[in-house]
Amino acid sequence: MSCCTSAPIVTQTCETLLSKCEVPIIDLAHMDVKFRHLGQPPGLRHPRLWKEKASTLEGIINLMPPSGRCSGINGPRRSTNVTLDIFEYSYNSRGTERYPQKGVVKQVASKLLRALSEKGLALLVNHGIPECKMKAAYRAFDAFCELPEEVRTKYERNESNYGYVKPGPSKYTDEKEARHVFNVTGTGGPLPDEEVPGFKSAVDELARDFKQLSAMLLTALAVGLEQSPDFLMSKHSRMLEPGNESTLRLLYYPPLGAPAPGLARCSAHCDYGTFTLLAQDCEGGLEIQTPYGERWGRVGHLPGAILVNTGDILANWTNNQLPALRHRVVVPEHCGRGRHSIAFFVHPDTNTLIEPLDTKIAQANQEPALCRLQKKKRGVMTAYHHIQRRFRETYAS
Ligand SMILES: O=C(O)CCC(=O)C(=O)O
Ligand SMILES: [Fe+2]
Repeated sequence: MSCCTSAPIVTQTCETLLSKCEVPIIDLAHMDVKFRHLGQPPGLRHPRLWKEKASTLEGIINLMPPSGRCSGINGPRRSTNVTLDIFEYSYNSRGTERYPQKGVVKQVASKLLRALSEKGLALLVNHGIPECKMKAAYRAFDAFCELPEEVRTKYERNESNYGYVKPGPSKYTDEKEARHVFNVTGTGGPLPDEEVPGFKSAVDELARDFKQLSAMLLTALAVGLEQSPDFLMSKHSRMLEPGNESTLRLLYYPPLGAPAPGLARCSAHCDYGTFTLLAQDCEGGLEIQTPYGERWGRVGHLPGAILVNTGDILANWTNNQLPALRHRVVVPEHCGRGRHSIAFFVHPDTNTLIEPLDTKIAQANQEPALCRLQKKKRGVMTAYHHIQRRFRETYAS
């Protein structure tokens, strides 16, 4: 039984999307009934009603920073014009189909491809993972971070990338990164369930849900890339099992006060895998560099939404037509609160060959350009070689 509603609230009163990056919003409501049965906000349960509500959000709308608990974090009150990209779905009158209709998958696929090729990211709503599961994991990790250092050290990150990393020097730059990290990988390892009761169940629940959501997105991506629907899933068959580097990461950034030189929350980088799913609380600070752009833009917080962003491997597969998204987390100017986030890094099985696909991806306002890629047999890497190279670059001291 679910402990709270699964769906994020996307209504006219949802005033917390503060994005200068114009992040596309992708609605997954019709993708999987297993998620939908967990419930949606009243009034959005019926697709026709949802469609009406959605239409009120289409086009340019005014978004105001929230006036409540998070207003101090998100800066002074001002309005921002943001173009929202809202999906429309064919209405299934019986509402009984167990699996999404082909047309729905195709629509999600094309929106996802467009979002990832143009922006490198999208916000997913109605994805089916209840917000209370995120909050349970945030609370469990808070409790872990409050344990004495000698206890936390017992769970330190091992050579398989599993475990706890305390705040310290950045892996990417000369900065000091003020964040606690707990990586859960397929090799398995200890979880602090004795010291923090409920830690394991919070992690297990999220691991299962993130895997399920990833499977749905991999199917949509494969369809968008004009491959068979199971093309990518067959290459990600062992997520969070041995033989696959996918990782569930809990993150806590303690309060810091004002920004200081040489101090970062998370330095600029691209993720290594296929894509990353990211849940975040309302503290803010996440910034992205739009593909081919120099400027850093702030990604706002849409309650309950999960962000998806491209990683290195998807960029390789698509010959950079879906470029890896550079991102960072900065210390917010106006707030000294802590930030919580949860990342699910989706990686292919380690024996997967990473070579460019023959694929065509439609760019905005352009006819789809056929991109026939030369497959270079020499120099083709497996996912295992790719991740090992990236770990060497990142952790070499
Ligand atoms: O905490 C965040 O929001 C981002 C974390 C991140 O980008 C990472 O760990 O790779
Ligand atoms: Fe990242």
